[in-house]
Amino acid sequence: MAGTGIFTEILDGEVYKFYADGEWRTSSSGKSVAIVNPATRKTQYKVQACTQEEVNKVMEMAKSAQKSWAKTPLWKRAELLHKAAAILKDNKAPIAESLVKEIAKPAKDSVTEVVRSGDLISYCAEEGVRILGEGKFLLSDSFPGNERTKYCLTSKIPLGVVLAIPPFNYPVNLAVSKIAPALIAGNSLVLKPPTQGAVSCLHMVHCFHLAGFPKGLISCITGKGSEIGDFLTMHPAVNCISFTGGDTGISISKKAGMIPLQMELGGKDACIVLEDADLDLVASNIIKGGFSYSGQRCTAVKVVLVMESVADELVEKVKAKVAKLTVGPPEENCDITAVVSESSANFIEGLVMDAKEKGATFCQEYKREGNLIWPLLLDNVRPDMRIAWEEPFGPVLPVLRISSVEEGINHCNASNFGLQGCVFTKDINKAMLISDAMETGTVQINSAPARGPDHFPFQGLKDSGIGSQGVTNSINLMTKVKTTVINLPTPSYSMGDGFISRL
Ligand SMILES: NC(=O)C1=CN([C@@H]2O[C@H](COP(=O)(O)OP(=O)(O)OC[C@H]3O[C@@H](n4cnc5c(N)ncnc54)[C@H](OP(=O)(O)O)[C@@H]3O)[C@@H](O)[C@H]2O)C=CC1
Ligand SMILES: O=C(O)[C@H](O)COP(=O)(O)O
Repeated sequence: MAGTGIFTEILDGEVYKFYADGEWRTSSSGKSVAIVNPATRKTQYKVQACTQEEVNKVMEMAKSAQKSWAKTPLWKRAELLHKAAAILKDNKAPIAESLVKEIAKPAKDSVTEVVRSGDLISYCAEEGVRILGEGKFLLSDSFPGNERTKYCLTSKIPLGVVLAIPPFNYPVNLAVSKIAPALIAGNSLVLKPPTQGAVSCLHMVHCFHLAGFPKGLISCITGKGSEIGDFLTMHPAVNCISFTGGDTGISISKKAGMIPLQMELGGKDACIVLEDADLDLVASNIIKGGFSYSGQRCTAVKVVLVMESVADELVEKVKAKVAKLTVGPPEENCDITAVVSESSANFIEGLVMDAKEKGATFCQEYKREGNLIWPLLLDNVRPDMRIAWEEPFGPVLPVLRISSVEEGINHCNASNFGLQGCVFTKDINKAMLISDAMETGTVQINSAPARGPDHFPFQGLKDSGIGSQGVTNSINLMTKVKTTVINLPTPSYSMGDGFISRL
């Protein structure tokens, strides 16, 4: 159970502690932040509301711990990460339980998130050992006008303190996707977990604590992003911000100083369906892509752009599958569970009502109880409806009928987002041309968008983000290049003659 067994020390009465200097602590603010269970709408957990002074102390410790961590052998950093991964996987049950309670993720998917996170940490340790153990050696005479008198040695060095801010929908996985690359690359790490998802993150951080990482290297500051977010992101000690979330990321990028930023923001992933597509395959992918975790994935299919000639048949197939989705508590592994908050449910409802007023076809009756919204397919959506452009982050999927592939590509490219997209066709040549034409970070051919597997590059264009994720890209982003140039008095050629005469 969450907060028991090896996790007892992270709890102080009914409030979870924050993590600083290798210890679990109670904030001097004396205040806590409530985490509301999305399904019951009752307070499930409480976390510390950390103060600015506590942030300052954590940053100081992070700066100093990083200096010795950078000198810790790479293999040893990897060994500790493997240990943390094993502890995390051994303790998947209580962590998954808190995911179920604070973000209403179905129980089975919650376990999958924890296991996937352990695998990500281990992969990152292995990849780090490989890519950080290598540097480059350049010779000057490859550039015009130079003789071979300069030997250039490059290696990747840490940035310093990395600030990690994940979102509610994958609090554990999107936290470790920032923590593991930062640590293997020799950085220290300050985590600000999402409020919904903070308790799962605190359990995950305890696994790193138990693995034996040095004091101060990892910290976890809890509190509302709206209250301590700016103080954290504009803190002078921060050398890199890795953020996943919504529009907040755009304002952070405007306020942050001259430091590397990794921003993974929203998306409006389009699914373009051509006339020759396998419609059964498309229908299953629309269900998986549009409705898993109730559509609360940045990579969810958020708009279907289908050729008019196959639209009726596709809509019927998707409708039949929507009817089979189960709706209810996450504990019972229902396909559709409560969305994360009342404000999110209200926002989704606003998009649905706008579509209703403007004449969209409702394939199911709109139904909502509290934060639980029944899956809804909206057909005959037109570009003047908000749902054609905005991301509901909920179980509501619009279908726009198109009369040409160009119309589909134009709709996709007119979006301010550019995360992923997908195209269904049996013609690989056409698929490649469409992929090239779509202004998104990734295009999936004949499958729904997805971030995983976690070592694949993952990036958004336009308002969907900057920088690229995925294990290798994250490690690279969290390092900088250091160069040392050896200058020789005379040109030197290996195996060349004339050495003795030049001495
Ligand atoms: N591209 C991607 O990989 C992903 C994108 N998303 C996008 O994220 C959104 C939903 O996630 P959600 O968690 O609600 O996103 P938010 O942007 O609301 O929150 C993300 C994180 O930022 C924190 N935060 C809030 N305000 C500030 C601030 N001023 N400064 C610093 N941090 C702050 C939040 O903390 P707190 O919870 O305390 O407010 C949370 O930890 C959707 O738009 C979705 O598309 C989601 C997942 C993945
Ligand atoms: O936050 C998200 O929505 C994730 O990055 C999506 O991950 P997934 O495509 O692997 O579910």
